[in-house]
Amino acid sequence: MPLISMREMLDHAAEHSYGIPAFNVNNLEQVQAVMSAADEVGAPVILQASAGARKYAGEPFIKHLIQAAAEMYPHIPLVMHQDHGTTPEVCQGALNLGFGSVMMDGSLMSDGKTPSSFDYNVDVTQKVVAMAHQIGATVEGELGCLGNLETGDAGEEDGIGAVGKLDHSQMLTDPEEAAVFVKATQLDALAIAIGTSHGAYKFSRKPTGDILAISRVKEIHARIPNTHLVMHGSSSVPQELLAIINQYGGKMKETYGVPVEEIQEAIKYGVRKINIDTDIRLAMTGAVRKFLAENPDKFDAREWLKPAREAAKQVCKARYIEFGCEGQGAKIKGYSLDQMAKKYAAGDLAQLVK
Ligand SMILES: O=C(CO)COP(=O)(O)O
Ligand SMILES: O=C[C@H](O)COP(=O)(O)O
Ligand SMILES: [Zn+2]
Ligand SMILES: [Zn+2]
Repeated sequence: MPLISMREMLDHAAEHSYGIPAFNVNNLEQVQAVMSAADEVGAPVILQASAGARKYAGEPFIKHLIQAAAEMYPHIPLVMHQDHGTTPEVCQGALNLGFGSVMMDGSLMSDGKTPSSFDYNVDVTQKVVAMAHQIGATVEGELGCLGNLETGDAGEEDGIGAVGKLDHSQMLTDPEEAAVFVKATQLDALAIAIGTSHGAYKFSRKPTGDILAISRVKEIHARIPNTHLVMHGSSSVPQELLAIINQYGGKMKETYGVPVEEIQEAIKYGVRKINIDTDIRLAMTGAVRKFLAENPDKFDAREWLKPAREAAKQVCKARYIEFGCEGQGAKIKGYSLDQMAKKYAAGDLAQLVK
């Protein structure tokens, strides 16, 4: 199957009440890990490339690694998504490269750091929707800034995110604003702020409703029932992965991620795309540390990349199963982007706002 539209994939997930993990990839081993996990459980796949990934690997490498995945696993529906585009120009560049889905992160200005106004966000998102839907590609937008509700710290890890302190109203997506935003932009998927943040240091304790507002998901979904909700910063930061890293010389501080059971709850209320990067980083780092500590004489990179790839695969497989993706891949038709463009033009994919 050629690369497909994310809208089609998320529509399928909504129809059958499951969620799809979107994994960030930067290199060959991460792409292989996600694909082999999906193959084992029959899951559909979203591979996403951040600005950092495109800088690290180079755009042609990212593009061809994902296209190679489609060639090697022709039976798996696969979406190539651009994560956190900072301007319409960046999104246009990704569409030109063949990405079937782009995120226009208009919750921040083009520096990727300064919180933007609502009107700015509507304007840039509308521009991207116009250019993407014309060619059948999907658009994810974002309303609200990711940040830590415990401290008010904006999420600045991983090179993208606001800097400094934010107030709670900036860090929690407002359901009324979400309705106005969706009506005005007609985007396909909306990333919401509910207390999650990028990276390993999300919460100082296992999160409860005051610092991880899953109840917001329900309120937002009630207003925009067919807009697919996206959770960023949704790594679970498993304690056992932190323990492996620290056992073999690492120095990770105490930290907690987004519990899988909270994500499962959110999936019941319209979350369809769950972004995961950090858990793969933790799994690979622990496996490499362990292998090299136990095999100090080894120097062939393939030997330590293999356990790293295997550890990443186990994380991906677990999330596919936990989010309900098992066996769903084969049921997705896989429309061409041209077919999707016709559906947008005919108004078949318009958003419902209550
Ligand atoms: O949201 C993400 C990428 O857009 C990744 O989140 P994590 O850092 O929690 O894995
Ligand atoms: O958007 C956040 C992802 O975790 C990507 O991070 P990155 O920019 O370091 O690749
Ligand atoms: Zn953002
Ligand atoms: Zn993100």
